Amino acid sequence: MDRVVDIETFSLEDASSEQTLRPDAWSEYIGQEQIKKNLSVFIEASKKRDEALDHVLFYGPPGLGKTTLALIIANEMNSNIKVTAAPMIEKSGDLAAILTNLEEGDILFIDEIHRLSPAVEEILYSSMEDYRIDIIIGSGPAAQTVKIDLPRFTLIGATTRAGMLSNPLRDRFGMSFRMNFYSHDELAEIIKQASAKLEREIVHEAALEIAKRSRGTPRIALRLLRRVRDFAEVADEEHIHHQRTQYALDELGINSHGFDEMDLRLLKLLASSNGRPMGLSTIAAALSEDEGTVEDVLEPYLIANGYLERTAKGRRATRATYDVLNMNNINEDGTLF
Ligand SMILES: Nc1ncnc2c1ncn2[C@@H]1O[C@H](COP(=O)(O)OP(=O)(O)OP(=O)(O)O)[C@@H](O)[C@H]1O
Ligand SMILES: [Mg+2]
Repeated sequence: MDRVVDIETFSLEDASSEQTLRPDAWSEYIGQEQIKKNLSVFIEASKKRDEALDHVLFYGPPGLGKTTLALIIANEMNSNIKVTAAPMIEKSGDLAAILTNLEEGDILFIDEIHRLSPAVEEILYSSMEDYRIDIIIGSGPAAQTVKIDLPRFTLIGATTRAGMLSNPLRDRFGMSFRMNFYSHDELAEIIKQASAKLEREIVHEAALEIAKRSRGTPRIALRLLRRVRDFAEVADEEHIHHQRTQYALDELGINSHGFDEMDLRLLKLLASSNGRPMGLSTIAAALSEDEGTVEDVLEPYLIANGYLERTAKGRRATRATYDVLNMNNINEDGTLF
């Protein structure tokens, strides 16, 4: 069985049930209040002017609702949306084909936009800025540049690795929004809404219990909900109760903080350094992960919750790190005794 709280893997089951559970209107999109507020103003304004919305970038850790937001925007704008991901756009010709098939006001959603090749990115610049692309036809002395005008479209980009975006690309987005982790209350709300859709209601305490173990992430919360629901179903319970939920989560071995294996390895590594800060490259090497993933995917949740501290000299464990690892043999300054 895959780890239920694993943040990066995204199973087929997730994909199909995310279709059914995905909110398609603002009213069902819980949390991220600031983003919602700003976006609805910009959407309203561009609808009034009858113009395409400016290009939008969403960045932040996986599973926080970036794709969902893109779909809601399309819905609100009454626009068609074409969904793709950077690894699927191999050559500049692939992107040109997508762009020339767009119609006025359409939305193009490119996921993992940090993974575009430089040649493809080049085409994207002029299309975002001037709604025009230059295509080279033929080769050698006979090669010709053809300029093609594009309809006014909106590009929505999403990335978990904002640090890997080139500056010219980042600058071409009129709006960019950083996604935040969700509070326990927000997650509980998302869980209750989803269980209503799954036609097996959950009591508030049970929803909160799942929320606490979901690493601030709706995707993890929904995944845990499905597992807990299985337990309730087998036990023939119409509603999902607190006790059944606790039992199910314990059976599944879900850490009470929602940490996954990688989080725990990182925390243990930091805790083992006797209070000395550790460099990003050392951490990445010890975990066999690349630095970007450690920095953009693993660390944000730990930092947001005070389990890891970033200093000029590197990353270090905090009092909370030792507490959560049940290590009590530390001094106030983080050194072990
Ligand atoms: N604010 C929210 N309210 C309700 N449900 C949400 C919210 N955000 C996300 N979800 C649910 O969580 C799931 C994951 O969201 P989504 O696929 O949009 O995340 P993502 O940020 O695009 O992830 P990735 O970086 O992996 O592409 C979806 O099924 C969606 O229904
Ligand atoms: Mg997504």
